[in-house]
Amino acid sequence: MKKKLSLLGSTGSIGIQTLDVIREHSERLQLEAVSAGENIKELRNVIQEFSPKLVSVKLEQDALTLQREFPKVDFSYGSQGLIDVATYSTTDTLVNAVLGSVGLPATLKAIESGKHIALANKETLVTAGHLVMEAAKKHQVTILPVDSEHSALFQALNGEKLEQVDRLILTASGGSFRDKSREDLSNVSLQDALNHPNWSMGAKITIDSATMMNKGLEVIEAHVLFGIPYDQIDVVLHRESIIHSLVEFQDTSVMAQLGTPDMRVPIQYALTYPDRLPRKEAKRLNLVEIGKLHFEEMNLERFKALRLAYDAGRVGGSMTTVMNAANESAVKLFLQEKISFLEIDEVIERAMMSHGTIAAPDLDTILEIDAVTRKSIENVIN
Ligand SMILES: NC(=O)C1=CN([C@@H]2O[C@H](COP(=O)(O)OP(=O)(O)OC[C@H]3O[C@@H](n4cnc5c(N)ncnc54)[C@H](OP(=O)(O)O)[C@@H]3O)[C@@H](O)[C@H]2O)C=CC1
Ligand SMILES: CC(=O)[C@@H](O)[C@H](O)COP(=O)(O)O
Ligand SMILES: [Mn+2]
Repeated sequence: MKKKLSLLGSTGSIGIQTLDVIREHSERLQLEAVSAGENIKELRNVIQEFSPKLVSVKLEQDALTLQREFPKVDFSYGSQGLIDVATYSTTDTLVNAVLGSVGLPATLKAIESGKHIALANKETLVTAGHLVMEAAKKHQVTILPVDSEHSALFQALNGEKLEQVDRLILTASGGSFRDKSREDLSNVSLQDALNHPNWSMGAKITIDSATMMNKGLEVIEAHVLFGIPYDQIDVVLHRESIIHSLVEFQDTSVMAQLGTPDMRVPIQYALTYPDRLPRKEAKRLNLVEIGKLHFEEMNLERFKALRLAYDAGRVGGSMTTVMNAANESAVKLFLQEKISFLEIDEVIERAMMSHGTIAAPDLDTILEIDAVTRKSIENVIN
């Protein structure tokens, strides 16, 4: 029987690669419901090729326009639209590839309606990891990581006992500015920041990678998913992005997952787990061709955003909500060329310093803190 899927963020980098996987394994996977933001041109192609029964967009006007073009499809919009897609009655799994904490309510509703989750949307786990994991436990659904490092950790932990883990080691490419000193960063351009050395990704995560906040989000994501304390989660700079992450056990054995940098591998694994299906035309890893792999210690003064994320994770509660919201706002302002690259860290640090942490915030509190944090940053800058 085919696995029936909902997909949030079908027009983005992960969304498009998820559609590649569905296309390649259409004997196993079927798309039932999809969402997009504002890229209606790309969405039209998705509707024509995959014939989803329900489609959601960000704006009501776009839903009305598309409804006229596709009268047999149901349309929805806005935040309720994301929930409608995530909880669509005939699906068993939600692929969450939307960008940012806007994906949180839909993830929680999907879990409450018994959907398994293939999760790329790491901001959801950073902003409210405790709510997502508690709900998943209560409703007995699995959260399968799509993020390449967490897919690697999940595979390295397969069949192992978590209490016998000594360390999780996340690898970081170093991003667009890995060979620059902090002083060199004062005048870098948006265009240079968007030039990732190894991965082709959406704009926001590419900037996160350059600031190293992406790895900070991933440290918190790893803590939430696997329950390993922050003192046992390390990051190592690995410029080739061939080793996607590693687990060191108490007997000193280290398990790693390797592969060419191609997100369709972890996406497919999350959608067909525990099977490993063949992939047509995929580039295989050739270690002889690569020759050497490099590893460097991570400098938390140079990559300040990573230190801020460890700080936020250790404080816990609503502090990670604030850090995530401040980062989303700061990156948005940098993408609009309203602040400089180094101001991204400053904005996040200021937001964290002025926040009084709430230990175990509920959903309404998280949504309010997220909104207030964004508003206070965007009001000051705009
Ligand atoms: N790209 C990658 O390789 C990786 C990404 N991730 C994570 O996956 C997630 C998606 O990243 P990526 O694919 O790069 O991002 P993109 O920016 O490429 O895509 C984001 C998607 O979300 C949609 N979207 C954005 N805002 C809204 C909104 N307010 N309402 C509804 N839809 C919205 C966009 O719609 P539209 O374009 O139509 O406006 C688009 O479909 C992020 O959490 C990222 O950290 C994790 C690992 C790797
Ligand atoms: C592909 C993926 O999972 C990204 O999150 C990737 O990790 C970004 O690369 P770096 O953050 O290591 O630069
Ligand atoms: Mn990653």
